Amino acid sequence: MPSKDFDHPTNLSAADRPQTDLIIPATDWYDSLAAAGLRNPDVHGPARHWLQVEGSFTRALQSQCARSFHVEVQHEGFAVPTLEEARHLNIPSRQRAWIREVRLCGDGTPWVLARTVIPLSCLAGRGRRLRHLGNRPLGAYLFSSPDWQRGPLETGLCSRIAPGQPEIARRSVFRHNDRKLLVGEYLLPVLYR
Ligand SMILES: C=C(O[C@@H]1C=C(C(=O)O)C=C[C@H]1O)C(=O)O
Repeated sequence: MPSKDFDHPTNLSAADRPQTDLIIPATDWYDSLAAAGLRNPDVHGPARHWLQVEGSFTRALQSQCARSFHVEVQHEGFAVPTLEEARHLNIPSRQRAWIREVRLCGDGTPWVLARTVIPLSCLAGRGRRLRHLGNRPLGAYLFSSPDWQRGPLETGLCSRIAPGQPEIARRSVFRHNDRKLLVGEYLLPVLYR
């Protein structure tokens, strides 16, 4: 059974956003690409390469750019994660976390939306920097330190798909001792079609 995060997104309702905004959609998460592929064979198409990138996703996107790569923060601050996210991270269900939603843009075009849930336990000590990333990619922080290890990649199938909005996603937990944060990356069709 996939895990569903249907109460997602928690921070801004669709009505609060401009029509042209790119929205992180509710997503069903599968333990593997193969499991998601039984539901939607599109994951085995051109998106597959991106779903399987193992190292820094930022680096992989940068290598596809002809000119430039940049990160645009859409929303960042303390908020309550979805129930499904809280369970996934083993944190109390109403505990706020630092939630960062960004667009990863190649050559000026949004290619990927990302949502990162950073529990309070990650924000102490050197982790204070996680609240002040701004337009610097999170990947630069996570992959510059051998302390952070990525867990298995899950594959996500997004629901209520609209033209130009994400249909397929990936996510993983990064761990540093008992600290865990959750990074979801939602591929925009323009990246792989
Ligand atoms: C986790 C990574 O960081 C990337 C950058 C993000 C950000 O700046 O918020 C979010 C997700 C990413 O794909 C990565 O590069 O692999």
